[in-house]
Amino acid sequence: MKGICKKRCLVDSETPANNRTNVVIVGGGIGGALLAKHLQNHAHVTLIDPKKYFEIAWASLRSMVDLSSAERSLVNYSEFLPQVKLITSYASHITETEVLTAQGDCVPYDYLVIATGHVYSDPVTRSEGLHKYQEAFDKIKYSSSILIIGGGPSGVELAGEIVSEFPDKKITLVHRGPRLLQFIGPKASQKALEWLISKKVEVLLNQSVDLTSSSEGVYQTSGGETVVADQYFYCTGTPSGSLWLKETILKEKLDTQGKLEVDEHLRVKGHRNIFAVGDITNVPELKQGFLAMRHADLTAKNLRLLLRGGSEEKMGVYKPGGPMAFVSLGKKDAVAEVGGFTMSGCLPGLIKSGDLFVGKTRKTYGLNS
Ligand SMILES: Cc1cc2nc3c(=O)[nH]c(=O)nc-3n(C[C@H](O)[C@H](O)[C@H](O)COP(=O)(O)OP(=O)(O)OC[C@H]3O[C@@H](n4cnc5c(N)ncnc54)[C@H](O)[C@@H]3O)c2cc1C
Repeated sequence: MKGICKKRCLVDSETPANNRTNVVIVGGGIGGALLAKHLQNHAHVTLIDPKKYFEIAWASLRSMVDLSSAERSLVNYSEFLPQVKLITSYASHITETEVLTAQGDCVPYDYLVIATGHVYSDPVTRSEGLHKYQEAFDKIKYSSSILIIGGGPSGVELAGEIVSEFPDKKITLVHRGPRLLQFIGPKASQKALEWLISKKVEVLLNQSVDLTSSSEGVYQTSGGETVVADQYFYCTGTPSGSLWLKETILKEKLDTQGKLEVDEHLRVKGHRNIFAVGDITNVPELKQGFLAMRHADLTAKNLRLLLRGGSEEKMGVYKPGGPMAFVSLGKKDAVAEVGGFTMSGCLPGLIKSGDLFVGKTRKTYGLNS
């Protein structure tokens, strides 16, 4: 397998702590970046990600209408991971001993953690990331009508952010499915729909938009409706970060949904030194960032045990999280489903929508809130 490496292998003399065990984390999102923080003083940690910065994913829609949110939710890795070796590239291959990157590095590991929940088409640097939000902000500010395609959490939250910040815009939300927010129950969908309608958002269900047959701000839906909009936003979900694993030794461990099969310790089944955290795992629970953080906490504890030479039998066990989801509706309201109960309005809004947990999340990553 070493023959695959076109560029160079990183050798011990290039690493700052060559007397320590190599832990390689692939993916610096919610789970991977927190794990790197927890482990940076316990092993020689390498983090591989195509971006040079961490982003609090659930603040991204707020960042499109409020640039101060982008300033707080995009953070250079170097700010909170000073001991971590950062490699800015996609990982492309895994052997029994190394990770290979798209730019040609091969990075040896003793322990490997896969945390590639999703692939973002984000820019590489933080300043490019901020520029992307400035562009989205301008697009919204200087248009009078906006089409949002997709009625999952991203589409609904974006509609909520825009009507709250720019109540004069005409917004149309087109969703392919029979109800909004299909990842949670029908009551929550209905509450979100009622809230959007109360803010004069036009919601078209059971329809899709074919962008190729649309022109000059006139869009045809599959239901035969015509939507006129100055701008559109495509909110149909972020691609899964599992595609690259199909070319690796882990390909047999991907289930039909493209999730990695893990055991109760979040170890990839059949591999004693490969773990997985976050949305990439097949843990039976909603795919949520706060759960990816719990995965990172447990994996850090287990890896610290193994790094100290502790027994595998003493590793902690992960218990899947119960159903809990909050979808913000602007800065004051939200709809939430907790343990089968649905709440909507300003009470769940008080919990999530004001700050979107950004201050709390920053603290968790060792940043001032
Ligand atoms: C609109 C919206 C609102 C949300 N609200 C909430 C909320 O209120 N609360 C909550 O808990 N969760 C929320 N979530 C869900 C949450 O964002 C995800 O569950 C969380 O980001 C998953 O974390 P992760 O670490 O598994 O993956 P991600 O955060 O997706 O990170 C994956 C990382 O892997 C990198 N990567 C991908 N492929 C490769 C590769 N081949 N090589 C190297 N790196 C790679 C990516 O660049 C990225 O940095 C929300 C999501 C959305 C879209």
